[in-house]
Amino acid sequence: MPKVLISDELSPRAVEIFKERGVDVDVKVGLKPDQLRAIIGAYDGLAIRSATKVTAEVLAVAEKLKVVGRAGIGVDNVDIKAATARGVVVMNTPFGNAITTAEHAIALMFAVARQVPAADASTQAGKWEKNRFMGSELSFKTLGLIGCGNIGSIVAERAIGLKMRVAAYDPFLSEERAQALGVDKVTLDELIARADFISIHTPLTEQTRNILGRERLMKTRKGVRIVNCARGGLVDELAVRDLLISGHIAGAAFDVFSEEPAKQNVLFGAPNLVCTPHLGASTVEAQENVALQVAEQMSDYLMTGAVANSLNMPNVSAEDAPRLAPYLKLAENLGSFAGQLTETGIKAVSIEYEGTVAALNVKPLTQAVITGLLRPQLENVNMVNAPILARERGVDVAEVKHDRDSDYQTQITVTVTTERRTRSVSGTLFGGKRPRLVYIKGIEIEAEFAPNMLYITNDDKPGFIGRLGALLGDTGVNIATFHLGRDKPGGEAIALVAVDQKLDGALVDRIGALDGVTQAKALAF
Ligand SMILES: NC(=O)C1=CN([C@@H]2O[C@H](COP(=O)(O)OP(=O)(O)OC[C@H]3O[C@@H](n4cnc5c(N)ncnc54)[C@H](O)[C@@H]3O)[C@@H](O)[C@H]2O)C=CC1
Ligand SMILES: O=C(O)C(=O)COP(=O)(O)O
Repeated sequence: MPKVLISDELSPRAVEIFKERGVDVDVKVGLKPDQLRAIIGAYDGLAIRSATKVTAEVLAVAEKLKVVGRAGIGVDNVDIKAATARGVVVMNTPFGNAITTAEHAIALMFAVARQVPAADASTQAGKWEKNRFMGSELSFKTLGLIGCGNIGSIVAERAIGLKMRVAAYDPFLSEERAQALGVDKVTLDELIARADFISIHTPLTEQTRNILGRERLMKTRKGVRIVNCARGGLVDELAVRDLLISGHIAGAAFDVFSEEPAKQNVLFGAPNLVCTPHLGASTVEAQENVALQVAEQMSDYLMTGAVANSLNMPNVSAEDAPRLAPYLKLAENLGSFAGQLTETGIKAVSIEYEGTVAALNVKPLTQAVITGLLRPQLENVNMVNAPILARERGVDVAEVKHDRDSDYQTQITVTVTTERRTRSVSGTLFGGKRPRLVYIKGIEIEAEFAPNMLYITNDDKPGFIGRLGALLGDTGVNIATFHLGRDKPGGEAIALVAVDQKLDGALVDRIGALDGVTQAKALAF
């Protein structure tokens, strides 16, 4: 039974779902990094929010880990590169807390516009400072949104409902989408020049880090109010403090900080500052949503191989997962066959899908082919990191779906181009389940993949089979199956021999030296 660790505060629904789906679960919240490292080796899955840091050091000792599930959106606390390198699928729940977070941004906007927290503290202290708290209306003010994805667009809709004008800077926002939302698509400079309120909703990336830096903040309109409900590090906290003190910025609200938990921060104590402790996603509704969703997604992956909302793997639906399983084996074996025969640098690989398989989601199959192809050359290749490794090595990967009948009801062909040659190999599934090789270099051959195989190309001349059989017999190698194919009588022939034991290099060399043999290679599957 797979076992999952929940290491951050999650709704108890998550535990129920894991158990209902047959996944064992431990809840250990508040672990220090070394405590997490000490126990992570026992788990197949790790369910987190933003507190647990899934670093390369944690992943390095996570021997069994297959999936990290983020009950929420931001995954900047997960080293996705390191997870990918280790074949760990990282998934999040991209929608479950979006409304809640957008509502928090709107709440913070009102809070800074009317200084609600300071007015509350003063009133409850018995001061009745009616003249001290002069606010600003939101109606007809311009809200500048930096980032207009899931949360940004919900903020936009709500703000338009409040009669605000909305200008959005988001390089990936299409003009059509902007129009549909009723927002002006603007440049960042335009936004800075126009906005009365700025709310930021981008992930923290190398491009967005410090996107509201001191220089830009100084170019904002005097009296601007700023809300950061996305990530610490997007806004220069020290500059905001200085500009709040100088009065250039009229108010700022921060839910997220450059260092969390933010027990101390340069912003604290600045005038007209409103802070919350990363509460954007903290509503009963959102926490139910994300806990339920992450537990379902992780259980599905661990129990069936279905992948949803992954940041480093193509999605595989629960319906597709069982249908893809035998094809994954076939795809990896075909890739492996080609990879084991390849002795020089791979320049390109083309993967063609024909018949029944062409109607499936073939992305994971392509990844399985590349995994098999690269494994003979690379130690740590897996379904998750294979495409990246191929790209890093300059291997051009083409995926082709043919809308035509093939010789077999379903067929995958892998064609590998190396510095020296182009070689193709095709396979099918017998009975919808059992992988079979059907063509090698266009030569028809029907063979199963066996743990130990001998691949031989030779001239099609009488006497060869006898010589090979005698040599194998003399050296005590038992033949399990023997398959032959040739392009034409007297032309190029192929023999694929399954044997009962691992073949040693010296014997393979002797086979290679037999009269008429052009290549002999031991293969393992
Ligand atoms: N305070 C909290 O508790 C919560 C915070 N968040 C944060 O909110 C962020 C936004 O979440 P979603 O809207 O769901 O993400 P999303 O991925 O749907 O939207 C992000 C948007 O930012 C845009 N973007 C990317 N690079 C940009 C750049 N250089 N300049 C301008 N725009 C850029 C993208 O095109 C995308 O439209 C998350 O990444 C997360 O960090 C999310 C949930 C809760
Ligand atoms: O979903 C997100 O990105 C959040 O920032 C929410 O964080 P949390 O789960 O409340 O620690």
